[in-house]
Amino acid sequence: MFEVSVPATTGNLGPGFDCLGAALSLYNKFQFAVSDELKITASGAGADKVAKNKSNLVYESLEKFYAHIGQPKPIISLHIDAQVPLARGLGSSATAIVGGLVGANLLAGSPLEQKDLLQLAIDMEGHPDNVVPAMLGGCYLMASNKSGGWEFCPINWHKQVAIAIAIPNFELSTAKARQVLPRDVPMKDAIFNASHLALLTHALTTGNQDWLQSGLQDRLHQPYRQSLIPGMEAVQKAAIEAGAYGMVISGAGPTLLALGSPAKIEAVAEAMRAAWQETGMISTAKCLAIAKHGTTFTG
Ligand SMILES: Nc1ncnc2c1ncn2[C@@H]1O[C@H](COP(=O)(O)OP(=O)(O)O)[C@@H](O)[C@H]1O
Ligand SMILES: N[C@@H](CCOP(=O)(O)O)C(=O)O
Repeated sequence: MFEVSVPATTGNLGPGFDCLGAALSLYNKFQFAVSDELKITASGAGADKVAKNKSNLVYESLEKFYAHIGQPKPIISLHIDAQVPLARGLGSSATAIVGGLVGANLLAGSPLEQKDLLQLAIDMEGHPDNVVPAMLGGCYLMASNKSGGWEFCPINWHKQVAIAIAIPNFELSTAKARQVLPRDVPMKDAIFNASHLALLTHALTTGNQDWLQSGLQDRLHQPYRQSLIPGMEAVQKAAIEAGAYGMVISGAGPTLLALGSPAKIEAVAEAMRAAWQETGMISTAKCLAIAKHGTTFTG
């Protein structure tokens, strides 16, 4: 039996649409064993939402892995402890893809290296900003290289940059939140994001507050997604008033994520929850740390 633990992730962090993401201290666990019949069970907060048949994304990832190595797939029993809420912008699908690929590799005797698993995971998810930090831990900037692969650039997250999230009680699938995005953007918005993403990477590593305040701004995806997240403006205002450097949509939403000093971050989280409640939306607020270790396994 193998148990694979995969952290939640936050993609984009504002201007880093589809290329910047960080692993968070909230984990899904996947237990794999060879079995006489396919059995998928689940526990945890997301248990009811997880598919218990072959359409389960963890199982689909295992199938993808065995097709890739050209071997017949084993019959398995899979138990999922689903602590990362589904379809909230916290990378639950990335945990399923990474968990499925890493579990399949262990069952097969580890024929693939981590870089091959990363490439398979990126191909399945379609963008690297969740699956890469989910696998490696920490914060990463990804850029395609000249050989059709990827550069994985670690961003050394400064200890004075703390994280608050507010998870509302409604789901928003990433697919739906990508449908509202335009196919083309104005050149001035592309320049805006290029400059702010570069600034943000330096802000995150230095903890420079002015750079964090400016660098968290985005014009490529959040303006188009805001209408899918009722109350976002009020939550953002409350987070800033409570001392946050800035607030962004976590991944494709609807979770909202603020960065602030460790001294103020609990007040920021509570202000976000209260502001949403004033608009009639129930949410759960948490302060999370960066998950340094990414995917781990035992067995
Ligand atoms: N723990 C899990 N086990 C199996 N499948 C999962 C799990 N978590 C998420 N998924 C799959 O991923 C989908 C959600 O993906 P997505 O819309 O990208 O949301 P998120 O922002 O949470 O990644 C779910 O509908 C489900 O198909
Ligand atoms: N870059 C993606 C990130 C999606 O993250 P998720 O946690 O919502 O799956 C996007 O913004 O679409």
